[in-house]
Amino acid sequence: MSESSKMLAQYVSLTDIERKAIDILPKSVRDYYASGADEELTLDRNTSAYRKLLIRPRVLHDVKQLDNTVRLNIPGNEDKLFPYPIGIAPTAFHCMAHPEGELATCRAAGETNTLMICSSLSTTRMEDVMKNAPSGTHLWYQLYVYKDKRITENLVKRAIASGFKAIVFTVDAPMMGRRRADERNGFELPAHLRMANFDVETLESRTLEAKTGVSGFGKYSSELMESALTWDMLKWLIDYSTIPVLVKGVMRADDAIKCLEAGAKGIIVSNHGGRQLDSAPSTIEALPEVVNAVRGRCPVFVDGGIRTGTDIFKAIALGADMVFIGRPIIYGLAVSGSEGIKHVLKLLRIEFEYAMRLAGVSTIKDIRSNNMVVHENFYAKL
Ligand SMILES: Cc1cc2nc3c(=O)[nH]c(=O)nc-3n(C[C@H](O)[C@H](O)[C@H](O)COP(=O)(O)O)c2cc1C
Ligand SMILES: CCCCCCC(=O)C(=O)O
Repeated sequence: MSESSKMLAQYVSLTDIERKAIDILPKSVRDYYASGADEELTLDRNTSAYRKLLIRPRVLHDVKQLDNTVRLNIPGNEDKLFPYPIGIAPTAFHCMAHPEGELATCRAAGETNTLMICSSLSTTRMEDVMKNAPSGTHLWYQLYVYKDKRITENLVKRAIASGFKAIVFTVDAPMMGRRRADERNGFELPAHLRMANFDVETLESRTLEAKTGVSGFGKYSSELMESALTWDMLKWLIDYSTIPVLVKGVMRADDAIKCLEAGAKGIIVSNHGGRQLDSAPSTIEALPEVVNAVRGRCPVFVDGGIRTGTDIFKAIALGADMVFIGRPIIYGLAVSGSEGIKHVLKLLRIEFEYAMRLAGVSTIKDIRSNNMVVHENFYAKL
């Protein structure tokens, strides 16, 4: 057993890893990663809503052999089989958590055959992420739209040329939500880091000047990023991109239908980890209405507040094709680079298998088709 495996073995849950990461990261960095918007009502709800859902176990089913695999069918891509319905959500600035940053994350993704979405705001150039990813790593590129259309077009062109398999258009951020800790801390990127998808000398490559009460990143987003995100823009992107476009940040049935009508090839139910509109519902509450509206016409994914294998089980039971994990990946990275992320994924996979066996299901299809998950009110007796 390597030293790093021995060290990681002491962390038996994602909470353990989070505690350790919070312990070792500088304050303004951990606050940036951990915060939600405003009063953090949605941030809290993303996790607390899972606690109100109960799994109804079945008995006397053979669960010796499990099939946790999921086959993603995104028109425009070849079908792709993943060993678990667990992917890595796009998050900014991985080099703040660990010197190897996104290179470590894509290595962990490739070595575990996990789908990874790379953020526009990565601290490693997208071409380098792609070049260094183990062969066969399945990567999607997350897009933020800039006021200067040439910048956006350039990002899309480079993502396609680099070999990303899809563009994920984030639509829940016409402006950055207010994260109070970032304002108090005057958050900005540490001096040695850059938003590496932009040339060093450009304004886009650095957060703007911060001070107590003003987040340099808040300033960056309001000055440089597009706030007029529209359905026409989605249609433009779908037309412009030669690879499939998915939409991230959908929380309502009517919006999901419009995404389909515009030609989106997948929908990610997300409230940005509670970092945008505070008082938005949790994503697991929003998931069923989106799934019902989509009716299997494209894959539906969900992220936000997923911290255990039973959370994953619940999301799958309520219709998600796959879940994405945000903060816990960054915490694994902070604790032990690529190995730390693999440990996070391993814990989730083990817990998911426990949930399946103990609930009496052996396939993903079984999770979906047996009324396995109910709200706790199901058991409320007057
Ligand atoms: C530190 C941090 C940075 C993020 N950066 C991005 C980003 O660059 N693009 C994006 O679409 N979403 C971003 N997100 C949102 C995540 O993709 C995802 O929706 C969210 O983290 C899921 O919630 P979870 O952290 O509870 O798993 C970010 C989230 C966090 C916590
Ligand atoms: C206009 C939105 C900017 C947010 C960028 C990074 C991010 O997604 C996050 O911090 O959350």
